[in-house]
Amino acid sequence: MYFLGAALSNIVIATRESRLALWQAEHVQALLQERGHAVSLLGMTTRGDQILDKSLSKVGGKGLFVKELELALEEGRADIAVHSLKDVPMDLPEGFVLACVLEREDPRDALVSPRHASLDELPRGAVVGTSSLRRVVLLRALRPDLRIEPLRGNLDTRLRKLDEGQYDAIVLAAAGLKRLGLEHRIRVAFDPDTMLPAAGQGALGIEVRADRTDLIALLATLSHPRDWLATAAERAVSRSMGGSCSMPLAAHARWQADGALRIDAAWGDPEGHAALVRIHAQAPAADFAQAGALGERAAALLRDAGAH
Ligand SMILES: NCc1[nH]cc(CCC(=O)O)c1CC(=O)O
Repeated sequence: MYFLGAALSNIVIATRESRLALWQAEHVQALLQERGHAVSLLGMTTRGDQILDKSLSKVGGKGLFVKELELALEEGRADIAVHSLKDVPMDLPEGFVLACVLEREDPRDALVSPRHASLDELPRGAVVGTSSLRRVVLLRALRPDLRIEPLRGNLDTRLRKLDEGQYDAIVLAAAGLKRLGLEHRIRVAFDPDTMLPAAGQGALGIEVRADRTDLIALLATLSHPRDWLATAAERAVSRSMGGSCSMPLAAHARWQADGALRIDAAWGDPEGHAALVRIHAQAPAADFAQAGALGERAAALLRDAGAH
């Protein structure tokens, strides 16, 4: 076996300790081990994991899941942090970079329900669990009669609350269920045109300190360029809209047969007064500049259509 360059002594991955976070960290560990590197995990609990009783949008949003991991990188206790890209703030703090985006898992939202096979089959007034404002506004547009109730906790907790009968159905990311071997719980994966996914959904991103050029070069070998460009366009929509957990925003980019990148985006009024705004745009996206410009164009179209 040949190794390009010297193998780094031991790469430490900082990770949250939920089953999904550990799966994701172990996935990256395995990819790096295949390339001849020694890799260990440093598990840690983040503020986002501790605050389980409130909606994330009320307590400070996406950054909550990544700050403690960044501190470990800052202090040299760990080398890399593996994140669900969806949870990574659009602009990382000074001194940190996204070193790569891996091949994306299923980006769709999924309906999970013990008794009902699809959204259409839910009875009038059925209770659906989700704490994502994006899912709330999209569900409300599809089925205004449903009672949408907050649902927090890691994947296992959410499924337990469903199985205990607190909800008739819940909506989760298909990617998390598939990674944990829970694909059989999915009743339907929503067509992205019906339930438009969040920017970055299903993708993993690896964060490092900007000065770790050794790691940046090594991690480039794990990246999936097409998924990275597509998610970069999606994240540019959020960045341009000033998106956070408190803004119901969806952005999903797909490569077209002609090689162009098509992006669909939706914005909902958090108060539920304005109608859902939905747009799409398409352009070549051969590099990050073009992908970013496409995302910004999509954001401008959203604003033109009434999003704010
Ligand atoms: N916000 C929590 C979160 N962050 C990433 C995933 C799932 C996996 C992914 O999208 O990569 C989930 C759970 C969910 O939305 O159901």
